[in-house]
Amino acid sequence: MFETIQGEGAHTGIPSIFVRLQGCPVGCPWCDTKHTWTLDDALVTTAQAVIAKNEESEHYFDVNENELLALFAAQGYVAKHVVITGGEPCMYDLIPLTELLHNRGYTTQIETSGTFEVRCDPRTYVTVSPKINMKGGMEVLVSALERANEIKHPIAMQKHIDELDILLEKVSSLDGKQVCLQPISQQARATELAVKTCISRNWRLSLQTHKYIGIE
Ligand SMILES: C[S@@+](CC[C@H](N)C(=O)[O-])C[C@H]1O[C@@H](n2cnc3c(N)ncnc32)[C@H](O)[C@@H]1O
Ligand SMILES: Nc1nc2[nH]cc(C(=O)O)c2c(=O)[nH]1
Ligand code: SF4
Ligand SMILES: [Mg+2]
Repeated sequence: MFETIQGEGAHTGIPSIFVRLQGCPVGCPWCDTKHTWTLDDALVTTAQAVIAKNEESEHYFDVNENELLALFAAQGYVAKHVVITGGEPCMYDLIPLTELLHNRGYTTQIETSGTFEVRCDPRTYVTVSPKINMKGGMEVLVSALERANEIKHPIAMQKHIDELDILLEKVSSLDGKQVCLQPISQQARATELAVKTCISRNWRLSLQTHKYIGIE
């Protein structure tokens, strides 16, 4: 849990509270949050211990939605946008948390791979970053793509764009959905390909802006 600026997608620039949920079975080889993959009771610690740490760690804490809101207040967070990410947040039923946050005046966003059913408040902005043919053998669900407000695809080569094209054919309509390409790991060739393709398709470029300026 931390407060920073949303660095990716159409909401780039918005001050946000990030909640990073533990556990992910998808297995992207280039994942920049591998410390969130393992769910193991032996890794559970206190919220205070996790918040006090500055470096990435596999340790995590277990709280309910009311306790999480109390932690936001205790930390003195002022952002009113909450990004729920992971790990794979849609392994969990996010309806109670997103409903509570909206009822308390926050806006919410979920960052998901689309491999689990998206269970959240209808007001939540859902970013699906499809993961195709990854090691964990998970499939992207059409229901997740249908729910998406934004489809933000990580790419490094033309093959990844071709795979996205096949996936987008399964979506009933792209009206009102933002399609973004996000270069994997700031690679120069990936960025060049993303720029070229975004211009030719009228899609959005999503850079991981937080990495360029060295913030969380
Ligand atoms: C770490 S994931 C967590 C949420 C969810 N599991 C997912 O994949 O959407 C958050 C975002 O970071 C992106 N991402 C992860 N590693 C990346 C990398 N090396 N380069 C670019 N984007 C990356 C994912 O595609 C996703 O959009
Ligand atoms: N600043 C910042 N913006 C982000 N947008 C999505 C992120 C994620 O890891 O889900 C992320 C992140 O880790 N940091
Ligand atoms: S789905 Fe998301 S958290 Fe899971 S391995 Fe891929 S990028 Fe990482
Ligand atoms: Mg990140």
